[in-house]
Amino acid sequence: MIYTCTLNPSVDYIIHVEDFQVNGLNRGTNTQYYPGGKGINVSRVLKRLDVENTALGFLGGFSGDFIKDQLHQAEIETNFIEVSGNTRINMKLKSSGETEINGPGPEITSNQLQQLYDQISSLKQGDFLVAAGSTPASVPATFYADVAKICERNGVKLIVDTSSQALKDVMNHKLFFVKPNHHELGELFDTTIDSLDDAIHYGKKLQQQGPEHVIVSMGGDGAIYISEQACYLAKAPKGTVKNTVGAGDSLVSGFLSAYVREQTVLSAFQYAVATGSATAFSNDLCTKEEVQQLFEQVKINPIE
Ligand SMILES: Nc1ncnc2c1ncn2[C@@H]1O[C@H](COP(=O)(O)OP(=O)(O)OP(=O)(O)O)[C@@H](O)[C@H]1O
Ligand SMILES: O=P(O)(O)OC[C@@]1(O)O[C@H](CO)[C@@H](O)[C@@H]1O
Repeated sequence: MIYTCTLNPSVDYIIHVEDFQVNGLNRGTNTQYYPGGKGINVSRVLKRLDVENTALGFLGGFSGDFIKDQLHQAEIETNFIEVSGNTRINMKLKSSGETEINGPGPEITSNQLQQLYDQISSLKQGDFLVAAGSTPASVPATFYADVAKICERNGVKLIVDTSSQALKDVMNHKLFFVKPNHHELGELFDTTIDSLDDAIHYGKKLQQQGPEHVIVSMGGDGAIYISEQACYLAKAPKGTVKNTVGAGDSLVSGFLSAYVREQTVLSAFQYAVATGSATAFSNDLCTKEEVQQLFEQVKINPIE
């Protein structure tokens, strides 16, 4: 079974504003609301790719109810722990560029956190857990590293998509798959990634720390795949970018869905990049048909 875990889900409120002015009154032309948070996005895309999964994490208040309803309408299994505050609303402002304002999220008590650890401890050998997103202030920064210890003990394959110190701390543990974007990769090594060569160099260094599969995503420039055996570069297909929010989560879902189906890394990587780009080219997260239309356009080349 595949599980996703989102500590700090969000309602993603997308608002389109022509010619946005700071310090002025701006009027939106259209708006959308989506259930969000990185693990929840992974759950939604996996389901659209016909992969059953269960979404875990914390939800609360009217915004939490919205997310639960939306996931149930999409027939995604959930087992969220209820918290007393409102799940955050993250604003994604689309004007000439994309500006994001992510809220802090509600407080998680130590009791609620323990319930989540108990759920994760009940996962079994062969299960996959995708733990993704930022850790709210009330959750210890060691959360991902603690989860990694539990997963290692129980034979659960762990995928982590987070950033900053939480990503640094988890890298000392056994991971099945990790997907930093090039900024997050730079942060890990206290540097900036300014070229493809930098991304390959530091991506390889990251893989040597132990994760079985590493994908460094680079937005419109595609992605690099690195394992002990192989290193590949995928160019992203060309298209009209509508929304890059969730493109990285979609890449994770695409890789995992193809990997559990076929267990071949090359086509899983190709499918991953097609899934990320399919989301970048659509308003919401991508559909399976959109991924299939792009799949053949993703060209993969080995890297020495
Ligand atoms: N402008 C783009 N054109 C084509 N494909 C894109 C574009 N932006 C993103 N993608 C696709 O999505 C994948 C992931 O994108 P990116 O590196 O931006 O992830 P991310 O920073 O983790 O995103 P997020 O945190 O918003 O989910 C890329 O590898 C690529 O396949
Ligand atoms: O604040 P975090 O947890 O780092 O990121 C949250 C978020 O920006 O990530 C998703 C896209 O990847 C969005 O659905 C959501 O709003």
